[in-house]
Amino acid sequence: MTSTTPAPIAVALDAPDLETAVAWARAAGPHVRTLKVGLELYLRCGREAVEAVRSASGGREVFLDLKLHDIPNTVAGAVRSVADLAPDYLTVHAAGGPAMVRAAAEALPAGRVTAVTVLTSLSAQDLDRIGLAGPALDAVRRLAALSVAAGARALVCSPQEVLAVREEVGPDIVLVTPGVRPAGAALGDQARVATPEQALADGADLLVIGRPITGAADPGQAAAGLAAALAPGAR
Ligand SMILES: O=C(O)c1cc(=O)[nH]c(=O)n1[C@@H]1O[C@H](COP(=O)(O)O)[C@@H](O)[C@H]1O
Repeated sequence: MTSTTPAPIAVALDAPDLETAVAWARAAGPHVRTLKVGLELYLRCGREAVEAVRSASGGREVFLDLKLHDIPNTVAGAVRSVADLAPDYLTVHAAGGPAMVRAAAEALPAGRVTAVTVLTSLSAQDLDRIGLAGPALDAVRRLAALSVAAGARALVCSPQEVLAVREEVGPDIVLVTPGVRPAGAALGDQARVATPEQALADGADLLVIGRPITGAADPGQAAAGLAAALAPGAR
């Protein structure tokens, strides 16, 4: 089954080796818009991973998820180090502050610096413990507004906050939601979650989905099934 229009899904290729990641990218590529290279793969395989995944997926968008978080000068240098890989998305932690987000955005004029607001693995209780008291939504909205003002062109938030973030930042910012689980799927370490259908209905532009696809016996079929369920006529 090949989807004609790729679904607004970024498959998280959290693989232990390049061979596995490339096999997942090849299988899922026809059905999804984006492939995500994260810390596990990048730290093991480096720049080669980006090129290999891009080519195995038939030239799909690449989301480089390095979640940079350091002083502005260091982050700017890190972004310059990967800018020639031309990632469509590159993540930084919004909590690094507006000057850091701005430094990243200036170093990647052609790509979307994507600010991660509050990790989807954090529950209200976790946030309380680390001193971010109050509902996650308050911190997410604040970090979203600051990041966009500093030049971020995309934001990561949980699907539970996407409606409010859209109200906060308007239609032009790409809203990316991990923490997406089909009904009945295992949550694993995710805390603030919703189904793919709900995330899209609430205004997400791109759903990050890893284990529900890559942990399936047939990742290509799992990606095709999710893409079919999200096709405009199916919802
Ligand atoms: O930036 C991200 O992509 C990200 C942010 C966040 O708050 N939560 C989150 O889960 N992610 C990433 O999204 C992916 C989720 O994978 P699964 O939980 O397997 O679907 C992982 O690669 C995470 O690194």
